[in-house]
Amino acid sequence: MPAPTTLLGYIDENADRFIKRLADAVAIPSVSGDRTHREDVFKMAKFIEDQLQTLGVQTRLEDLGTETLDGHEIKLPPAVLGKIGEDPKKKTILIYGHFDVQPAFKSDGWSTDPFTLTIADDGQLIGRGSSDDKGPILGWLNVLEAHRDLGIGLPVNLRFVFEGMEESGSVGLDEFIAAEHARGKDGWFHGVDVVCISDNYWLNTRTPCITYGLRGLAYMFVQVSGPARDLHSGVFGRTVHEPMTDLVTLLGKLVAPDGTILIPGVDDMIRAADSEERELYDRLDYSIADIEAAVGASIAVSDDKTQVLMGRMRQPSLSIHGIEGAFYGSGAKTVIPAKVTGKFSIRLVPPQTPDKVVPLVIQYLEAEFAKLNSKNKLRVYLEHGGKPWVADIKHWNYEAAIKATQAVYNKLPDMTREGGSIPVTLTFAETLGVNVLLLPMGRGDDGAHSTNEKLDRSNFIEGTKLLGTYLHEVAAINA
Ligand SMILES: NCC(=O)N[C@@H](Cc1c[nH]cn1)C(=O)O
Ligand SMILES: [Zn+2]
Ligand SMILES: [Zn+2]
Repeated sequence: MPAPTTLLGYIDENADRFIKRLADAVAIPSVSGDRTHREDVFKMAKFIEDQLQTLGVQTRLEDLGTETLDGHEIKLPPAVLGKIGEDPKKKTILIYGHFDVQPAFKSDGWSTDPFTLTIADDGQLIGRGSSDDKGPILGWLNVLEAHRDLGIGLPVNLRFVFEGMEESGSVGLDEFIAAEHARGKDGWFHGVDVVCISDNYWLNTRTPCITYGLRGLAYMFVQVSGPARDLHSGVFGRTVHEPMTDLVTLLGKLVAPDGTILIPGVDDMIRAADSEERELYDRLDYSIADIEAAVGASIAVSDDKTQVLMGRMRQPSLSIHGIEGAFYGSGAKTVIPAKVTGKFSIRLVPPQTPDKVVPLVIQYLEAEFAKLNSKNKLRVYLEHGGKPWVADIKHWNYEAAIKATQAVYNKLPDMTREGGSIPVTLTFAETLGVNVLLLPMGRGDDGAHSTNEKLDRSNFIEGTKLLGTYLHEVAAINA
């Protein structure tokens, strides 16, 4: 049963207002990884809760406790829970999204203020969180509003979990889900049939996709410390072991320029793809030109599209993100930093888990450090992690999403595994024991986590139709 045409018409007619609401959301700099923005993450939680209440959703702000960030104990942002519909004859869908965002500064290279939604002539809605993940969350609000204003009953019962710590390891959420689940029929998740998450992107700029896998993550810190304080390099250069020298040597041993992970045992955990599996990646609507357009340069590690896709979807990757404590400003400071922390992460695929991979990394870095004969101190540890997830696509949840995509975009979706990580996905699948799918709104070139993040107007509006249509397709399936 396709969504009522009035619903789709309403979404078109109210597009400008929906975009205004997105602008209001983007204006709240809810950066979870920055202590100075913690109040903004709370403000964003309240923004979402207020909107849900206006739309007739019963809500609850769930206190998730505290965390220690930069040596300070601070409150975690609450999870925003929502509930609408209790009809036992209808299916119940749990919707997940996150309202925190990655950091963004104009000085990173943004063309516009990251927290002012800028509407470009070509329809791009530019601003931090537009695509990841405020646009999709607001898509759900748009769907609720359209049903309410048109007097169309929701075809399913809905439960919402919107969190404010996804970009910083989802601290506190797994424990909350487990505790709620343990409360049985009194718990928030009682009766949930399936989960739908809209927090990823199409592979390209043309073909919608449905995602059935995510990579896991081991986000690691490698810290080298020596002198009691920063030193003058003219006075102490070549007289002491320098932490930065040790650290860059170690970082240089993690990954080869072609992406091969140099830590023994990590790449080897993954069996090679057979021809049948390669075929899955071969079939996807993707080309090297898509990567080049998305990254803005011709730097793909291979000319073979299938190999590049497998590198993103079914192989682990190791990326070096930065060095805390290093001199990075303008000018030429002749300092020997006293303590430096290298930050890198490994994206994991089945059968890898942080528990299996982290000991290999620690053992390797300690052995490599020993070879340096340095008198500095080394500390290697996991900052946060999450397991990979792959779902069964032979489920009515996927059937509904495929039908909805065909109805809205008149195209069969690409079935993808995503290179990114949303650790709570596996928690939902394992703890609640239900099918989970990812139904993305944005395009592959949205620049999530990057400068000039955007969501195309058409993706916001057609994406809203897709979410609404999906609910009706779920309801129509006899399962
Ligand atoms: N849209 C999902 C996403 O961007 N997830 C993050 C999760 C994360 C984990 N640690 C820091 N961020 C990702 O990087 O994949
Ligand atoms: Zn996200
Ligand atoms: Zn993200």
